[in-house]
Amino acid sequence: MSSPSRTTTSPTLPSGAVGTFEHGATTTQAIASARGLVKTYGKGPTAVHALAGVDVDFGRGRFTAIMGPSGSGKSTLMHCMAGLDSPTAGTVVVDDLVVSGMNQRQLTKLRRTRLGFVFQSFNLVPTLTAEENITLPLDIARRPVDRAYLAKVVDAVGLTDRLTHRPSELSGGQQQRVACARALVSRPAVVFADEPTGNLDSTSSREVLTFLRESVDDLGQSVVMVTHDPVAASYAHRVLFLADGRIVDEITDPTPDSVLEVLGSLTRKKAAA
Ligand SMILES: Nc1ncnc2c1ncn2[C@@H]1O[C@H](COP(=O)(O)OP(=O)(O)OP(=O)(O)O)[C@@H](O)[C@H]1O
Repeated sequence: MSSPSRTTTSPTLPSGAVGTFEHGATTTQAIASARGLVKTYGKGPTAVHALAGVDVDFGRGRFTAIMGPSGSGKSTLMHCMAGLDSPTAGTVVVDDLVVSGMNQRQLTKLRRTRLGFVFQSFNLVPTLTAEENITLPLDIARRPVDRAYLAKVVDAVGLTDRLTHRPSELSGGQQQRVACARALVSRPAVVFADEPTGNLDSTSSREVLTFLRESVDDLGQSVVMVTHDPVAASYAHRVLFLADGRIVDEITDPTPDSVLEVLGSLTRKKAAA
């Protein structure tokens, strides 16, 4: 087992700046950053501090996984980064745009034009074919389909001979690959994936994770993925660990064992607290 290599996020950048962080010998520009991110649900004694001051940079052209115990704030962090939820305090910058503070119309435009999403439930339209599902975001945004790029993405997800099938005629893994292709076909600045393999068997999970990793390595995509699964996290370049609404650790070039090691130490710390 290789020991995890650790890097440190840079919390000292001025609020609103897009950060850089060290990755091995190189410095990577961030595609998405947060500074002083706070999200509090409710008020007074029953308030829940889902994010308690997060400073983070997600690398451009990197695959980053977010892990942590249930309730540690993973989904809240992803939702605040992707403009699906508004932070109580702090700054979010995605693709050089300050997301925190955008109004609903601006957020909708941001999500449509710059972001891709993959969820645990595949969220395909049952009456549309695989190809129509894949091109739906472009059709809604009235943007032309780049047929050459569509063919490249469809080939990468291995769906070339399934394009005329409807979701009910596809396996769960194939449906999630359609969802991945749909997230990628508009060449978004970032793909946010929330438990993308949560409903899949191990073979289908492997296919989807391999594709997400290849989308980064071969197509230059940036991917941020929330997962509970150490094997899924090992497909990422970097894993961030959240506990009680804070980033408490991270590893680069993870293996399932190195991820489990950090998760185990977090659980032991929690039990001892
Ligand atoms: N809409 C909401 N209203 C009130 N509390 C919320 C809301 N959404 C999340 N929370 C609380 O915020 C905290 C963080 O939730 P979040 O869903 O981000 O955690 P998570 O790490 O993604 O959890 P899980 O792994 O179980 O999905 C939890 O204590 C949760 O109960």
